[in-house]
Amino acid sequence: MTALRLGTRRSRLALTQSGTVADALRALGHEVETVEIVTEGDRSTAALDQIGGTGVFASALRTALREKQIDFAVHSLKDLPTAAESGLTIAAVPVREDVRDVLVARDGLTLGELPRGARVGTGSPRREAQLHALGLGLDVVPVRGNVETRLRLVESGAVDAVVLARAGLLRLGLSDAATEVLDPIQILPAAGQGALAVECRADDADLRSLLLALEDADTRACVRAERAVLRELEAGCIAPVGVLAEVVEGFDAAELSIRAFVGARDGSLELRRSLTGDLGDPEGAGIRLARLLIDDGADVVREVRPAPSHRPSESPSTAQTDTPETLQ
Ligand SMILES: NCc1[nH]cc(CCC(=O)O)c1CC(=O)O
Repeated sequence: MTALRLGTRRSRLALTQSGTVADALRALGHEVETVEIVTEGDRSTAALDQIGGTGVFASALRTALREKQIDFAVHSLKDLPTAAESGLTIAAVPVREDVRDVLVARDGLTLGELPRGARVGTGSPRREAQLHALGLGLDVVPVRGNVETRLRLVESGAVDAVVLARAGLLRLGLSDAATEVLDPIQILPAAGQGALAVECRADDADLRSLLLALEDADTRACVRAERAVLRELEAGCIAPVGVLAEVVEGFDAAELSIRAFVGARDGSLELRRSLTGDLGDPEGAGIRLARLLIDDGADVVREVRPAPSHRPSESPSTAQTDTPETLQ
């Protein structure tokens, strides 16, 4: 049997994540070979919104998939755009790692202990908006680079703190660097945070059924709901939107509980909504939540440029941005 070729970005986080997936497949008796692919998101130090925003990390892997240089790819789900990729499919969503953000601050400080005016580094509009919304008088400064680079900014004193995904730190064995785990009530994570997407060509039926062994149904339902919120808001994965879906026990069946935040980067807008929905219809629950937020004024986060003031479902001119999701 020829080895399955697994495409991965070459950052230490990406290599660790794809290594975990490769090991799980090997444990099932499959032969896996990893192929490193350089993406523009790795090459460039420009702010994410200047190098094409959504999807910069995924596009080189997807090209390699289409050109059959690799058989499947592992992505951080939160870095994947919500639009479907024709010819490709998310064959598996493995069980999710911790969804929360953490603070890594100098001198072991927590958010509440940082003085007003403390410099908190993040390149994420979602984190920036929610940090400002906390009303602690923090000075949010833009930073970029991989997890290790951002940790060094705290060590060197360039910033007082950074906010990172706990999942990334855990996967790198660096979770001790965190000085506080941020409760979702303070900072809601990005859609898909902590989850991986295992993607392959849609017509590769044998590989698809093999990869299904990695699937976690609850994680899939949660990320489907979270991404439906983003898609209905037309927000893109770098918008100031936090959203978290969780499977909870309802009266007679498990349900989806979803909470979302939509804000402005400077903290001048802060919208929050939550609801519970049917676990069997994650998109429906996500869309309902997004519509509540839109009624509250969340259309300010729309990514589409010629923005009419009504909803996409009523606007044929934006219909092409509404390609349905591959995550079903
Ligand atoms: N945006 C970059 C990115 N993509 C995935 C992770 C961490 C792992 C995850 O959230 O799944 C990170 C780093 C971070 O946000 O701190």
